[in-house]
Amino acid sequence: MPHRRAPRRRAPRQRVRPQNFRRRRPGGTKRLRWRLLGAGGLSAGAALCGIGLAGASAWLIATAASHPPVLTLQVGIAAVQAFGFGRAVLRYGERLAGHDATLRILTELRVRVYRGLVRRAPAGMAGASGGELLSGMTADVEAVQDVLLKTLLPAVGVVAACIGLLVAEAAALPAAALVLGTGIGVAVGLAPAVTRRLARRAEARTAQARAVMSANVVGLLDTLPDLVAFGAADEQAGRVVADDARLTALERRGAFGAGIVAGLIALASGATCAVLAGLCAHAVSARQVGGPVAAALVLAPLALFELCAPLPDATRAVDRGVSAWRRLSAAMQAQPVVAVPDRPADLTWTSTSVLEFDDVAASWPDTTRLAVRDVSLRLRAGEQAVITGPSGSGKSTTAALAARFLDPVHGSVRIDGTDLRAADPGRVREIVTVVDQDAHLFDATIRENLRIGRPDASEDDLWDALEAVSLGTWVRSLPHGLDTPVGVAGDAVSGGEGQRICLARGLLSRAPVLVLDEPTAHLDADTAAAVLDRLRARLDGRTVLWIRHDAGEPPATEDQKRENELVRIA
Ligand SMILES: Nc1ncnc2c1ncn2[C@@H]1O[C@H](COP(=O)(O)OP(=O)(O)OP(=O)(O)O)[C@@H](O)[C@H]1O
Repeated sequence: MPHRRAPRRRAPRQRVRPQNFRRRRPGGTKRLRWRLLGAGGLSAGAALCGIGLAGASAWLIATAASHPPVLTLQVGIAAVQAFGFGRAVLRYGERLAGHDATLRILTELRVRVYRGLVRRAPAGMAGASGGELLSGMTADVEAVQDVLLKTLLPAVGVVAACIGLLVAEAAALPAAALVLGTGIGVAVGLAPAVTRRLARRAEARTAQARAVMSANVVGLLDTLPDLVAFGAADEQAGRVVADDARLTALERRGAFGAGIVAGLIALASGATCAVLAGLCAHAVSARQVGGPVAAALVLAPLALFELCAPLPDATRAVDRGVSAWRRLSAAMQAQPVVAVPDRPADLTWTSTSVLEFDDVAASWPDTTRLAVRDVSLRLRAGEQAVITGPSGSGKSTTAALAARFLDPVHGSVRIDGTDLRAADPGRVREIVTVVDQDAHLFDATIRENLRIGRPDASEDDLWDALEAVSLGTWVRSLPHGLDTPVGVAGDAVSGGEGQRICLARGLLSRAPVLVLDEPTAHLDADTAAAVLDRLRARLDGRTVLWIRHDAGEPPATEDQKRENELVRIA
């Protein structure tokens, strides 16, 4: 039925902030920084104790060889005990504080990435499947965790140990500090640089191969029943085996490089200690240092080189972490599909309210093609209307516009004259609820799935909604009734049952405007007719936008019925 269009109003210009943005408490970041600094301090303390332990032990053994009075040895024994005990306690503290800080950081990171993804809903991340997103995100967060736990904190310890030992050696014998400095240069500077050079390209290719394999494994598991049905499972499994072989070859190449570098560090360690031994022997004979001190100067560096052993792996972890961080940042900074105005307009729905589409055209993010255009309709409170059109003409897009999952590129969607772009999307969705034709069932019970629509729904409310979609008898016949699990994505119920559970969930919602997108798409003709009959009775007097392929059957009582035929997209 034609209607007069209201004059188009421009949406007020406002500063916008991304959807779901919450200002973070400034204290949170500060506290995390202190926790991380504390863990770094403990790591440095533990490393210094390790060096002290090696030096004190060498001094003690060398001193004991000359059979001095026991009291002389007591100093060394006390030092060994103190360093040994200190290293154990500080290392434990570092693990505790480091994991605590890292896990808190990762929690924050996951929440931010999740918020970034939510901002894209329902358009999703361009081109990425759920499997790719899941495996990519999990691996990327783990890579960032490795940088913090396996690289940053141990690196702080290595730096502290290097400085501490260099100062001690310089104080006892400056030439020894020079030799040690050269050894450290090779182990801490050269070896990681060589690792990076050898592994950088391989690392990027390995990360890509790992992501492809994870996505293919998730895809294989997701689609296994279909693949088995079409006899294509072996071919797809063969693809995963090929991915695995490629990944193994790349990993082996990376491990080969890491092995060479580990050998380089062992060489630097041995050579440094050998040169130090010669230098110290000469210094002892020249009476520049005593024998026990010389022993400590030669043996303490061994503890330092031991700390350097994981450096090549740490360097690779940094490269992995940097590229993972770039991907996570892209997800966190994902542009919102719709923006929240800084001062959202006050939106209410009353018994005289009107939802209007005024010459609306819209396209989905990352596409230029108009998904829908020339849509105009008026839906008054208590009225019902039907939107019809062929597949792909933009019916579901129109539903997304009504709930502000998407904003128009032309025209406007308004409630009582207020452009929805000026309103908070969350508030719009409190007024307009969309029951999608392929709505998601969570891996939970029927009761839990229904209560998503109304968390405080009573037992009677749940049965009432189930009766309205002709599911009451079926649920009562189940051994566990409302507590029956529906399986992952509704695997344990039929498509039609799943769709009706989602429909019942929509009926439970307190939103005054209901958009029902193909509510009987998965039902046979008889069941569809029965469900529509009950729905019509149940929704009499409510504001409903019906979306149907065909406009054949009236959605409600005749006096409420109006039809808005969608213009076909060229
Ligand atoms: N999330 C999305 N991202 C990009 N394009 C989309 C998205 N959803 C829909 N489209 C595109 O928008 C156009 C309209 O799709 P829409 O789902 O609104 O049509 P429809 O009339 O509901 O179709 P059907 O009756 O088959 O459900 C189609 O060309 C579709 O490919």
